[in-house]
Amino acid sequence: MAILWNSLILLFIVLASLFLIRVLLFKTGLIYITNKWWRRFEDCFHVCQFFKVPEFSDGMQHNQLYRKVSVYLNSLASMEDSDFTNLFTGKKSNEIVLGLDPNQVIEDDFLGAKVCWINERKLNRNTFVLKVRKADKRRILRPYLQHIHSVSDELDQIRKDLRLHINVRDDDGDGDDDDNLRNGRWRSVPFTHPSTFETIAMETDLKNRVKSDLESFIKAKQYYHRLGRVWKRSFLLYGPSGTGKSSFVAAMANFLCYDVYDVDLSRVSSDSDLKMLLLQTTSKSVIVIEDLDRFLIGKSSTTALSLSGVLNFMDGILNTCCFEERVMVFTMKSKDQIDPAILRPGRIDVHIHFPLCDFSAFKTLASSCLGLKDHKLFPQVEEIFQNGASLSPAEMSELMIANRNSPSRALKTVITALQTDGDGRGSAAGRRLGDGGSRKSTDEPSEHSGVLFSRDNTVKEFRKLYGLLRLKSHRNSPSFDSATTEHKDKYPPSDLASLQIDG
Ligand SMILES: Nc1ncnc2c1ncn2[C@@H]1O[C@H](COP(=O)(O)OP(=O)(O)OP(=O)(O)O)[C@@H](O)[C@H]1O
Ligand SMILES: [Mg+2]
Repeated sequence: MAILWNSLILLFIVLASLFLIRVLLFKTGLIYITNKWWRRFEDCFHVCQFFKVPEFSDGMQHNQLYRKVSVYLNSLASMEDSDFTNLFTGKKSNEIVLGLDPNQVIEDDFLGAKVCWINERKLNRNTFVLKVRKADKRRILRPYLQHIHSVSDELDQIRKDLRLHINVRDDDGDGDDDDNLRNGRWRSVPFTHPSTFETIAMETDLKNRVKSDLESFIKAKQYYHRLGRVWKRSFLLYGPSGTGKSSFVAAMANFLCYDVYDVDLSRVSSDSDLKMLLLQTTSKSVIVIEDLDRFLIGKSSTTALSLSGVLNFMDGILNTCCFEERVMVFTMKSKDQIDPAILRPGRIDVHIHFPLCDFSAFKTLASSCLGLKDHKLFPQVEEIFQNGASLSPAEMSELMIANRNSPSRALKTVITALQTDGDGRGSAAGRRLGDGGSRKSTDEPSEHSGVLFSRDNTVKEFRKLYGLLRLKSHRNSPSFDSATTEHKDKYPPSDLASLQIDG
């Protein structure tokens, strides 16, 4: 009995001691020193091999691999765990990046093998030295270097400043010879559109499907290659004005960290001109043609650009660098009058409908614009929606933003607008095709949500951009009410999630 008792006490003492050692090691950080010593001890039994990555070649040219290794190492979690690390501000003012100190050593794990990097600095020359165990070298060296390549490329892509490229006419000589801004027929400006998938009122499931579609597309290089297909994905965004199509394009570009090439067909003189524009786009870009229906339906004498020129462009077959990914996006008010051949799978892979607001979109906007999750007026709004009234998200969000200091007033304004302007709006959307005469002349001052806009061009552009012209004009437009039922049947609010992925 005494022996059993003594053994139990001994076991308890051993367990308590182990527990205390563990607490001591982790709480004081001694675990790191222990690991370091253990690793040195292990290294005594291994032959290691060293690979140098110098910053400059013998001809004093920059070694690209050095930069990639630097980007890769600075992103490692073990950088944060190292004894000391340099901190720098990044490109953005609130960004802080980590940087290795001279002669600092950093560890990394790859495929179960441990490797070390030493940031060697001798005679003012920087070199990264990779230390790999000989036993692991054959197995991991090549895949590890490839891994560094792809991770640093990804990081570069994420961190790069996006640009918006706009095509100009051949004869648009603006005397601007800055190569950063000019690329053949394209001119570019920084792309800083704040829209993201999170800021767009749309069914969450639909957003997630688009996101995963884009994600699987950008990872599918080998797949497209094997199929002998151009590595591109084409989206058609269609729906009435002010429903978020352009914002969605910006959200896609921000999500992918891709530049945007906005093709203005009215500035394209011929098929070969369009061909040239496509050839001058870079990989990892979103190529957009807005209001394609306007071109296809109204195509006449204004340009020598032919339908087959546009179809070839959509097919991307003219693209010499077709193994580089491109996302193409076309927007339309409606695809009713469009030849199905233009929309066939392969030419357009994903169709996304952008409807007018339904109650669910209203609630998303109320939450983002007014911070309202629920309100006593919500049932009333819901009832109005059930009676078929609707407004575009642009109109709805503008009313909310203008009254954001008083959520109740904002909701009352929305209710009034729905009752007076939104009756049957869901069905009337088709009338806006081609932006016919329903808009009020912009030569008079227009009032919207209590805000008085002046006449100058900047404001006109702003209002055009934000779809603000319609609210007032529809109030005054008798022609707007006609031919409504047909469209209502075609685009019921529940059609929000009509994502169709072909091919
Ligand atoms: N679904 C939405 N969610 C959040 N905001 C939206 C939505 N739709 C439109 N908006 C807001 O309305 C404004 C106009 O949207 P946008 O320009 O994207 O519409 P559009 O469909 O491209 O219109 P148009 O066909 O006239 O070009 C933007 O400020 C945008 O933020
Ligand atoms: Mg638009």
